[in-house]
Amino acid sequence: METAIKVKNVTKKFRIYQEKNSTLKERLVYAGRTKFKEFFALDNVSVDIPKGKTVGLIGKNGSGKSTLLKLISRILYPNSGEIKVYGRVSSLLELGAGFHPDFTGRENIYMNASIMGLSKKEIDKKLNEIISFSELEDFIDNPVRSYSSGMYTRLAFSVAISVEPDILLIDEVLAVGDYSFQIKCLDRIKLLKNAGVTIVIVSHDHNVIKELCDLVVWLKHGKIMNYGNPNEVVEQYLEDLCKVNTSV
Ligand SMILES: Nc1ncnc2c1ncn2[C@@H]1O[C@H](COP(=O)(O)OP(=O)(O)OP(=O)(O)O)[C@@H](O)[C@H]1O
Repeated sequence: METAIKVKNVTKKFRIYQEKNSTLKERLVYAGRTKFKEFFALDNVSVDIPKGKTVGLIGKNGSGKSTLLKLISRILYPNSGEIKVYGRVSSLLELGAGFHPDFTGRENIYMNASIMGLSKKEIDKKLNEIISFSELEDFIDNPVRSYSSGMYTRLAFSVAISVEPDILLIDEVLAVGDYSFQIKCLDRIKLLKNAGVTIVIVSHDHNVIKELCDLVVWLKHGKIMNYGNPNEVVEQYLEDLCKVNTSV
């Protein structure tokens, strides 16, 4: 099977800064330097995402799901390891990332879609469709800083799907929109899936994961615990959660 995304032995560390040096000795030893600890958000992770499949990422808060998506979309770079991506990527990651707050919705559509590789002409052609999907006709010429989080998401989702990506990365954004928009987004995601787009989605909604995904990756403390059949992997993850909760 053809691969859309290949993640090989990827490690991502962050620094956790600790209290300022307080004693005289510490101040002399660490003169001018702040103490920090290194923390593994992803620890030697390898995973192949097959072309045309929808893959869910599950795991507790802080397990490394968003970090993995950010590495795939090259917002972050790994400390070691390698990530290969085959095709045009469109990502819906942090809410409103890529939007400029002082620009209007319309201006942000142009800015965002051109960053994702569309020409001005292509965006002109798609503009009405993008605005209409977002249902923000009445607000499209207002600066996006006046938008609610749901309105941000609507616009971001509409732009992300309009660029006809080969690969779509979605991080938990569905939870932000209202119910009717969530359904509309899910329907659109299913259409893209059926059209052969490779999708990687982070969600804490296991019903969405089971309904949508062909495969699921379970991350725990930055390591892959399992990767495979959605029902099995979700069950295993839930069992592990129960074990941890009852042992406390
Ligand atoms: N820029 C950063 N600087 C320092 N630590 C970070 C940074 N980004 C993420 N982390 C840490 O890395 C770990 C993994 O974070 P990540 O956002 O990938 O988790 P997640 O599984 O997506 O969690 P959630 O379900 O809460 O969204 C967390 O402990 C987080 O605090």
